[in-house]
Amino acid sequence: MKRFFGPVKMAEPRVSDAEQELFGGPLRYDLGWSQHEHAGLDLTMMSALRSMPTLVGAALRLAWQADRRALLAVAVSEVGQGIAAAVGLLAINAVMHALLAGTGSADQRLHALLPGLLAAAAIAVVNSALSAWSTSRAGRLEPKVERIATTQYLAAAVSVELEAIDDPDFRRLVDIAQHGPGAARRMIGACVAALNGLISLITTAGVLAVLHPLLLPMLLLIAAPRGWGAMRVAQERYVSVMAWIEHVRASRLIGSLLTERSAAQEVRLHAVGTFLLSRYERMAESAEAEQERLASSKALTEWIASALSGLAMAATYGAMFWLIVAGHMSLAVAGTAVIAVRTGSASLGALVMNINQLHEESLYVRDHGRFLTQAAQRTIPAGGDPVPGRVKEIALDQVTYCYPDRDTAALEQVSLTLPMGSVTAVVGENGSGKSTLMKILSGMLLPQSGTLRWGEADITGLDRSQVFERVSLLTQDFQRWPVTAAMNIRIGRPAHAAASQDLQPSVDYAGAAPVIAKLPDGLRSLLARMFRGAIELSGGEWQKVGLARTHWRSATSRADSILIVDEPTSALDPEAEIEAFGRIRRLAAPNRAVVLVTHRMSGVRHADHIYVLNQGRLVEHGTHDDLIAAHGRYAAMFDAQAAQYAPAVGIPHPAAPTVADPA
Ligand SMILES: Nc1ncnc2c1ncn2[C@@H]1O[C@H](COP(=O)(O)OP(=O)(O)OP(=O)(O)O)[C@@H](O)[C@H]1O
Repeated sequence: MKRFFGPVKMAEPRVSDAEQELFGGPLRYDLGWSQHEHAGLDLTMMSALRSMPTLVGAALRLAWQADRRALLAVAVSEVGQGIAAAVGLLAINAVMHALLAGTGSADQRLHALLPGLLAAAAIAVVNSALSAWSTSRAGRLEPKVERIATTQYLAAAVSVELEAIDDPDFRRLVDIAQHGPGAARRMIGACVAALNGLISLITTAGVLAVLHPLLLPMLLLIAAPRGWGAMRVAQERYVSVMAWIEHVRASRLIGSLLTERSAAQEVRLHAVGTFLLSRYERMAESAEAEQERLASSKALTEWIASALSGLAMAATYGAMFWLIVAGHMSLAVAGTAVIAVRTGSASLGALVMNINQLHEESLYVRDHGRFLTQAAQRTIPAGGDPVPGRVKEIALDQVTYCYPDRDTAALEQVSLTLPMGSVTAVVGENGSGKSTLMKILSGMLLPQSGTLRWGEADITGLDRSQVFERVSLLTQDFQRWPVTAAMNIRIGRPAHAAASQDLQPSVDYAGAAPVIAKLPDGLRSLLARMFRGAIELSGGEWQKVGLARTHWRSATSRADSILIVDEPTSALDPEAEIEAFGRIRRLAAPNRAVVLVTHRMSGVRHADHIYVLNQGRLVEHGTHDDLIAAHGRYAAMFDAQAAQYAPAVGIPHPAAPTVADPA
């Protein structure tokens, strides 16, 4: 008994041996659904009812913003349907009276019930017209609500500081909130259905109370078990989804790895495919067993609910029988009451389910709202002082920066100066802070202490959108947009309209002309392998397109600016690399400071000034000759790379085999 009537418990599912083998235990995701664990377990009728006004209010505000006329139309038609249902019941009551309590011949009685029948038919027509009107207006409203919620979500996501995107807690919220717009859309449907259920319940209850006061509690008694059943099934499903989400995701992860392009070679060559497939099957089988358990439990719960409801129904009919026999109720009223009880119990059952669904969806809508609030607090501030058209230099003074989830600073007390017209190189080992320095220089991250100045102006007082206007960035993992080759270049400054011939100087500059010439439709070719007719470029070819994009961005601005290039040649062959470094150096102009980050020491030797980073601190700086003469870290790095090209003294012998020969 306790199994059915006690609280729904969350049972930790057994970890399959396949999960143990692959992931060392259950695969715990730090995202999404698990956030709702506690709210989900609090899915009781009372908590759902308590939170109802707030959550319905949020959904209605969105709907009001989306299309107030459609919203009003839905409300009017739903209220109209409720009134029509009540009037319909009264018409049926009149028919019953004429039939059962009327006097005269059968012919006369049939004539007497005609007006009631006609009225009931007319009301049914009005009711279905109102229902159709409501469906069409809700159909118009729902996509608009989803669009507005999606636009709010995307607009907030693109306008926050980069620091927020690097913050794991905020990233998690970004992931969770993406379910909000769909949930907001579904909430509108659930709201309409709940409103419909509520109005029809109120009107039916009103009619029943008029017919006989005892019928109202009877109606509640019939509907209560069904409401309990619906709530119980929903709770069990929710708790099961919570408990199993990690496992389902783990098997989905394996499924997607098996079909992903990036894994395709190892899947075949190392026979990873058959290995993972067998693990996938084992994990899927244990999830299927849970589905089966859930279905049996649902069937049993619903059966108990129907049985209890049936008992209540039998008690109601028994009471009505007694009322008729005792002369407290006429046969006609009893006939109407039977119909009203059936309609009312159906409405109440549906209402409980709709409230349940509203509650479930509202969890996601609430996350969406939480995301919008937090994003608003972390948005890049609009406005500020204009960036001076001419600045002699851009300078960092004692800048420190530490990532939100790190204990040690990625940059510490860094000071450097980038004069316009110069090429500055930054070198350092992996993790020394080069990319972080570039994010600070571009204005995407703000120094936590120290200053970044454009001429005399501190960046904190400047209009950030104007700062971004003045920065060109080319990184190793620059975005390969799934759009045409022309757009892939133009997107460097998308607001600037350009025809193909306008882009040609950028293509020529980057040495990308042979790449474009190979494309079936030249600059108009689509560069995205996943679409029909599209082309995939090699890593080196993409880097040339990236360089063309950077040139286009630089060429479309005359004000003083900074060009940041982070490992631009990693995928280029040696000849292309030498050419690319030459091109980057040529981009230094009187109105531009170029900053180059690379591990290729040959590329930095001609820079005007070189800075060496080590564990977030600047440890050396000077020209190539100065730094070689100093015999410090730079000289050691340079010598190590140069040694690779020195003639080989001898080829080392192969190491002893690590796996014993089974023979
Ligand atoms: N988004 C981030 N969140 C937290 N820590 C980060 C983040 N990005 C970098 N770090 C940490 O900051 C330090 C500096 O990283 P950074 O990427 O600036 O080094 P790098 O010199 O560019 O390295 P590489 O040469 O390997 O590209 C590293 O310890 C790194 O782990």
